[in-house]
Amino acid sequence: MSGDMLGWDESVFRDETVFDFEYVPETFQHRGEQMETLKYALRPAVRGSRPLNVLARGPPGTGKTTAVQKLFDELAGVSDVQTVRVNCQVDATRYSVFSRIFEGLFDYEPPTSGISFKKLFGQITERLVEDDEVLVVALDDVNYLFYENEASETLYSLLRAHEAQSGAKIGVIVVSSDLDLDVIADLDGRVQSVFRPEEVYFNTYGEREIVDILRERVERGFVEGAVGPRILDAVAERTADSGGDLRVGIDLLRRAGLNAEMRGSTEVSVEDVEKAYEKAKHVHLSRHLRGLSESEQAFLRTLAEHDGKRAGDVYDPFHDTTDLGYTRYSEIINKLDQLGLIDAEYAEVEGRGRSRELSLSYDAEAVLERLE
Ligand SMILES: Nc1ncnc2c1ncn2[C@@H]1O[C@H](COP(=O)(O)OP(=O)(O)OP(=O)(O)O)[C@@H](O)[C@H]1O
Repeated sequence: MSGDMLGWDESVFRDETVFDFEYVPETFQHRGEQMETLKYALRPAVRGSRPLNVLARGPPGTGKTTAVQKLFDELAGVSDVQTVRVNCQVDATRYSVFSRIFEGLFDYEPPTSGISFKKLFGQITERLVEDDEVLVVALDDVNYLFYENEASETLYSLLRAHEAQSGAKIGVIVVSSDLDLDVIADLDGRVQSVFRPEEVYFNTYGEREIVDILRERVERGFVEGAVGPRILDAVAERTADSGGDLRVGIDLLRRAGLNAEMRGSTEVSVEDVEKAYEKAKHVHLSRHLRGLSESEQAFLRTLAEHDGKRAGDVYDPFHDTTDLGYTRYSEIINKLDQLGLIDAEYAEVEGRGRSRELSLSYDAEAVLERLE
């Protein structure tokens, strides 16, 4: 076998798992300030008091979830502090958020049938008081609670827990990646009056920062010599150009590595990166689609065939496949518009007033391919 060709039992990867999005990186560069503020807010919990609430905002892939994960890992060693991270893309109602909290505290799921919210809530707060524990809840991707109109109720219950059950100490970290959403302004007045969070902003990483961060993945993930500095720069440049979501860079590295292997080469080339970019640039799309319900997916499939048409005209084929009514249809449009998956622009229609024109924000083929 020649020097730069891979043998059957060889790989460019040393450890491919470092390219999983769930992988928690060993070091967390360029987030010192954000971590300081978060620690400051949570410090009271370590002393047995109610922590300060936090609102963490920033575009996708800027380390918000990782920051929470790192903090919670540190708090795991502290007695009498419980932490629960809720992914609101998956648990988008008050009831399911509290089910997840219940599961975090008791290590088993609450009974699925017949238990009222009040009871669920009562069991959680009683447990905290009995064991004299402080609870920190992170509502990750809280924007999904807003899309489902569940944000105010959920936060209200969490923030007023100490009134319902004296001695219950709960702090909340609210994480949003939807920059168009004004989290505080969009809450009910009664929630606003009790929610005065510390604010932390996660700015987009610049190209040099991306290089620093990805260098560690390259060192851990690839065998020596497989990815040189020129390749790392090319990956960082594309990541920055596509908006700075670090997931694009991580996915790009993994796919470029697979492309090199496909060629049987021991070294990743710029062409491997370019080819990989066609797929990696769609990580947002894949991530959003994964969290959608059947009917939301059905809507996207319908729209892919009727791109650019008016809401009234897309409704009929949508109704034919799903049997859903216009109210639900409008809700779906609003949510997908907020998620940035579609554009719903109001336009004047002669003789019919204003109507919304619907179009996909991504290439229809890329959407359909990922919905399969
Ligand atoms: N400073 C960093 N050092 C190392 N890895 C990082 C850093 N920031 C982010 N990452 C990695 O980038 C990926 C995305 O980060 P993370 O999930 O924390 O972003 P996020 O801001 O929560 O995104 P979203 O808002 O879309 O949920 C993860 O795989 C994470 O490990």
